[in-house]
Amino acid sequence: METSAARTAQAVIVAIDGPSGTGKSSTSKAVAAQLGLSYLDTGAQYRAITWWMVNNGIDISDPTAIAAVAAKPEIVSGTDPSAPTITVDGTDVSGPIRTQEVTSKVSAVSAVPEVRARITELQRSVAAAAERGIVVEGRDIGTTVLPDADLKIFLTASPEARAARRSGELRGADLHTTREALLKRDAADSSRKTSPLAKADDAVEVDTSDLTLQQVIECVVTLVEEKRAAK
Ligand SMILES: Nc1ncnc2c1ncn2[C@@H]1O[C@H](COP(=O)(O)OP(=O)(O)O)[C@@H](O)[C@H]1O
Ligand SMILES: Nc1ccn([C@@H]2O[C@H](COP(=O)(O)OP(=O)(O)O)[C@@H](O)[C@H]2O)c(=O)n1
Repeated sequence: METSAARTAQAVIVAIDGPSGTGKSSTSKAVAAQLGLSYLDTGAQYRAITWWMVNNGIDISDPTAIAAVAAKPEIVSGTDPSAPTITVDGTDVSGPIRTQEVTSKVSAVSAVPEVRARITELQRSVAAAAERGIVVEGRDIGTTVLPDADLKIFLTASPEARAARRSGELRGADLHTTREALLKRDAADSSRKTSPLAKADDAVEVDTSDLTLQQVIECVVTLVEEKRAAK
């Protein structure tokens, strides 16, 4: 991928992928803040386009209908790790994109190739504009969006650990139901034809099941610093 002329020599591109609840967002934000990098939550972008589809009455079960309007919403992500933002056509959607309805529909929308092409282009332009470098988190960053990233991390954790973390966030939502919903979304995201959730061959895999968030952050910060030093 081309490097932006605006980027400094020390700029570093970090791709963090993995399934839901492995700690991608918390880790990426903290690492970016600690190292003075930008931050991009690509899941929020897929959630935002899904929110727009739902809001505009698009039939989510019809990939052709989704593809036909995929270019319509204007999605803008703010990349400050201490205050990330996301808007659709100028409206702040950071709250509405986290509803159960959006969560249950996002895998169907994100599987449509026209949606992925559009959002991938957006992600690459955000990464290219990040002068000091960026931490980009998602499902296909290391494999498809930024295959030349300086560092690729693939976070994993047991379904039990992930469900416990998520149900904690949802104020004690039933553990079994949360676990089943997580596994269903993982299966959909991993089995789609276009850029499925997958570990890049050159990604470092970190199992976070028995690590604290602080330990995961320290591990990734060390790996980024090693890459920077070797540049
Ligand atoms: N290593 C960890 N140990 C315990 N809780 C964690 C850990 N990593 C993340 N969490 C918590 O789990 C929840 C999901 O983390 P998040 O970063 O949103 O995961 P993801 O972005 O992969 O879905 C958050 O409440 C977060 O604070
Ligand atoms: N790079 C990405 C990021 C997310 N997604 C899709 O967006 C959904 C929501 O991602 P997310 O990161 O917000 O999900 P959580 O792990 O935070 O629950 C995923 O389940 C995928 O369907 C994707 O297809 N590709």
